[in-house]
Parts: sequence; structure tokens; C-alpha cells
Amino acid sequence: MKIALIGFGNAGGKVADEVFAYQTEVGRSLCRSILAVNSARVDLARIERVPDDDRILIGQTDDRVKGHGVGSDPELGGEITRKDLHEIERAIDDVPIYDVDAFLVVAGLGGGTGSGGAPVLCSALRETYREPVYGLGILPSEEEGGRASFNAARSFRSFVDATDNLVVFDNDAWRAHDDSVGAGYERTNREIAKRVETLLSAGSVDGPRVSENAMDASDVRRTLATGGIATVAYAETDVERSTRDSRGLLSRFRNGESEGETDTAKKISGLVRQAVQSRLTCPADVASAERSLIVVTGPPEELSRKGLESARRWVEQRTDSVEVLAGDGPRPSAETVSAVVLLSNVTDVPRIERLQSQAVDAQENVEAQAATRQEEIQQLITDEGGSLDPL
Ligand SMILES: Nc1nc2c(ncn2[C@@H]2O[C@H](COP(=O)(O)OP(=O)(O)OP(=O)(O)O)[C@@H](O)[C@H]2O)c(=O)[nH]1
Repeated sequence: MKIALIGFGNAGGKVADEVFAYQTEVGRSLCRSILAVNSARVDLARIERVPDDDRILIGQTDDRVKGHGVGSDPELGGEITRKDLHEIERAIDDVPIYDVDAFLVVAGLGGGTGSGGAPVLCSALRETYREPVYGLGILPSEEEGGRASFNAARSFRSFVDATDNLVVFDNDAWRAHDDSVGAGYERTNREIAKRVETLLSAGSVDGPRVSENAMDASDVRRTLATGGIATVAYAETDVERSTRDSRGLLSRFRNGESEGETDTAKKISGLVRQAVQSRLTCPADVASAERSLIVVTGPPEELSRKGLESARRWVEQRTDSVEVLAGDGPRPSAETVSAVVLLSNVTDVPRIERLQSQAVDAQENVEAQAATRQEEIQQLITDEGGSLDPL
């Protein structure tokens, strides 16, 4: 599946950059174009791989912004995006849409530029293009405090409404206690990139062999056509080349099926189970997913139709989904076998409820503070007996 990738705001730009870097490493080009949109000049300059012409600075002419960001104000982020939409659209005009199956707009929801701007852009894209528009929304860690949660909870609603599906990544679930903020983001951005790239490899042909279990972009689109939000499961394992080579030579046939084939099938179905049972991009009850899609990539000899089918049946039971699609994407030169499971329209997501209640608390605090602030200022600037007159 080929996409037009747009990173909005600082987190969006960094994650888009990492997805681009990862696809270059694995030798694919599934992101047909990449754009970074931001209101802060320094953040745009820090991005490494997006070509200069594809970095768009919005809000430059606005006195409150002037290239310095919107200071975590999503209203302002939305406003300058609306005002400068024509500039973003002009850059998108250069995207080879005929060669793109969908748009993917990435943004961190705790700040102002991405949380306010990404939903505005997504609505505009949906009005103009027939291709589906997906979002990748990053939830702030609870440690970032009430303001970030408040922004995220509000943006989350608009982002879901403005997209065909919002894939959610929860920074809180991925925070490691010993990480510095920067190192933590580098690590999590890499994890996001692996998942996005493996998912996109559904329907892409890498090398001369077309898989007998090939999927195409319409399978991903169908899975995401539910609307709502999606979460992604992932696991990978190294290819043990020496084991594989010796297995190729020594495989004994039992009941017409080689031992090697049975091992490979077990390995694939085990890897898919491991993925679903490990950390999701956003923790959710997998049983609440409406549709699911499994993609396994790796060297062709490590892939197995039987393994995939058994994984598919297992996911079907586990999720209670009416539809579970499964396919693989052979990558002859890969050194790992990777399994990604997309769980679409999950509805039992306690993290979102927590985010919303933290946001409501934050809103109440702000209102309570605003109500007493004027009085407190008066108390501060007036002496206790009120005997001093101002100049
Ligand atoms: N996973 C991940 N999350 C990030 C990263 N950088 C920031 N975030 C998250 O994204 C949220 C929004 O931050 P930014 O992207 O810097 O904000 P912005 O959209 O540029 O908006 P302003 O800075 O207010 O103009 C933060 O609250 C963090 O939760 C990153 O590199 N990776």
C-alpha cells in the first residue's frame, strides 16, 4: 500500500521522518511523498530526511506565531492552519495521487500545532480527494499534566471525526522509567515506524516473487473502513539463517509434509499470537475490535500459508471479529520475520476514558483558578489594611 505521508507539528514531523528513514533502511518506497508542516521554524529545521521544499512553515505572518510555534494552543494551531491551508494544498498538488492509496497524517495531540492543525487538514483532504485519509494520533504521557491531556482529549474527538480511521499511539504505555525524554522519543518513534512500514507492506511486491498469500491495498482500506480508532500489535523474530539452511538440507518428510514446513507454520502462528499478547500501540481490549488484518513479512522461505491460516483463526476467536484478513509480503533480504496485526474500531479503550477524565479535571481547575485569580491579584497588590493609595 502506498501512502502520502504528512507530519503535522513537532512530533508528527519527527515520526514521519523516522518512517521515511525506516523504509529506506529496508529498501522500500511505500511513502510516495512526505511533507512536514509546522509553525515553529527550528523544529522544521531539525527534521533530517524531508526535502527542504516539502517543509511548510505555517503562521509566519501571524503576530502571535511568527515562526515560533503556537505555545500549546490548539485553537491557534487550527486557526493558522485554516489561514495557510492553500500553502499546504499547493504542496500536496505535487504529490503523485494516481500512485497513492491513502493519506496518513501524523500528529502529537498534547501540543498546539499538531493537535489543532491536523484535524483541519484531514477535513480539507477528505473534501478534495477520493483516497481515504487516516490519522496517526499520539497521546501524551499522563506525566505531561492536565494541559496536554486537555488538548489531547479535545483534539482526539476532532481527529476521529476528520479521518476515515485514527490509529492511536499512547506515549504513556511506551514510556520507560529510565528513558530521558529525547531518548524515549527516539525509541518510540522507531517502534511506530516499524509498525507503519510493516503494515504498508501489505500488497507490495518486493523482489521477483509474488506471494501466494498476497494482500493488496484494498484489504487495508477495508479493515480501516470501520471508522473509529485502531490499535496495532507487532512482534518480530530474527531469521536464524544457519538453522534454516540446515533444515533445508535435512528436512525429513512425514505424511507428505516436511518437518521444516511444520516448524515454519508454528513459528508464524506463534509470532502473531505473541504480537497480539504484547504491548499494543494503544492498550485496548482486543475482543472489542470490529475488523482485523494480519500482515507477516520476511524471507519467502520463512513464510507459511498454514501458519498464517492458523494465526487468522486464532485472531478471529480472540477478537470476536467478523472479519480477519491475513496475508504476507515476502522480503528476500530481510533479517527478521515481522508480524503486524491491525485491530480496527476497538471500542473498549480504558486509556481514552482516563484521558478524558484527566482533561475534565484540568478544565475544572482552569475554570476554578480563573474565577479566583482576579480576587487573588487584588489581594496581592493591596496592603492588608487598605491604607496605601496607588500613585
Ligand atoms: N512519540 C513521540 N511523541 C512526541 C514526540 N515529541 C513530542 N511528542 C508528543 O507530542 C505532543 C505534542 O508535542 P509537539 O508535537 O512538540 O507539539 P506541536 O504539535 O508541535 O505544537 P506546539 O509545540 O504547541 O506548537 C507532546 O505532548 C508529546 O506527548 C516524539 O518525538 N515522539
